[in-house]
Amino acid sequence: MRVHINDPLDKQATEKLASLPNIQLTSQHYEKEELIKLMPEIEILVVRSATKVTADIIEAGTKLKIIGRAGTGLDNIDVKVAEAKGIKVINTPGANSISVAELTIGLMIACSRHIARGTIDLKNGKWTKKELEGHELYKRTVGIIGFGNIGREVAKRLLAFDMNVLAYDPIVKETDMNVKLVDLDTLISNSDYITIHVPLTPETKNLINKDTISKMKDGVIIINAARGGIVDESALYEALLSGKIYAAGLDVFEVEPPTDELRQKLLSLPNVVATPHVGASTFEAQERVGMLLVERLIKEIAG
Ligand SMILES: NC(=O)C1=CN([C@@H]2O[C@H](COP(=O)(O)OP(=O)(O)OC[C@H]3O[C@@H](n4cnc5c(N)ncnc54)[C@H](O)[C@@H]3O)[C@@H](O)[C@H]2O)C=CC1
Ligand SMILES: O=C(O)C(=O)COP(=O)(O)O
Repeated sequence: MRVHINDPLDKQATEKLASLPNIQLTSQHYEKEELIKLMPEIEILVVRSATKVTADIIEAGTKLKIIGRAGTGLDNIDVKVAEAKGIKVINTPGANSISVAELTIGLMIACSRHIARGTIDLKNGKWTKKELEGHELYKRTVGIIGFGNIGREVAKRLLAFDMNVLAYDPIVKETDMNVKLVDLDTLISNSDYITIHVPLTPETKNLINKDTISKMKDGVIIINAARGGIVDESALYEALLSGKIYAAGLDVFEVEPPTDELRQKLLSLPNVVATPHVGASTFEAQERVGMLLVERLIKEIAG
């Protein structure tokens, strides 16, 4: 069976996959045109978020049986086209939640306490202490949009900071945590911090836009470690510039890498703290994700 890994997969997981009987394994990143050429040979394709598994890539996979996503989000895979062709799509939800939750807390504190700007200023020989007064998280209100695996891990940690935690999720009707489940409007208008943990779908595209931002508290802090495209980054830029939004912590962008003009303008703002989609990039999460994916692939192969 021909297996191709197109994005970095944990070493131990790769070795386990390679050790299976009758597996011919390749591991290398190909850009779209090269990958399309290779697809007719591949039975199992393994990706993370960097490879966009579009309809034409799937169509080229005449022997393709399984697409393995070493991670959670499936927005980079045309799942409808795959399933219509009888190709299984397998992911590893939950296996990277703690890493994303921890990064989210990091971004919240970095935005509140100017950690990135302080670092840059010091490295440039500037002592900007007077400009860098920030905010406590203590007793302030955080709104979590999407109360699934990651949203709940975030809540658990923020409760330890004594924050008032609100959450909105259309499928969650009760919780045993000290979290108030509210509707989206209530969350938007009452939160000092808003953190997003929903998948990117047609329904969540531009969920945070000019209109929703106008209903937020002045000086709100926004964190997006879910997906670019859930926040309208043009509206976000304007609101960060005007001061309506105090700061934003971004791990994801509608365009990745964010090299286009809008993203570069956004990143140039002093009140933006950003990381290059590293929410799941810890040794622990990658090992968990990789091993879980391999376990699931083995089950599928065994039928
Ligand atoms: N930055 C990174 O590296 C990572 C980002 N992610 C992103 O985080 C997302 C969430 O991951 P999990 O918590 O594991 O998924 P999950 O499926 O456990 O939770 C997502 C929740 O969002 C809710 N939801 C869906 N539409 C909604 C809406 N319109 N409004 C409010 N809630 C809505 C769902 O009901 C569900 O409870 C992933 O889909 C992925 O895009 C996930 C892992 C790593
Ligand atoms: O699991 C997810 O949804 C992620 O966004 C992680 O992406 P990555 O596997 O690190 O490219």
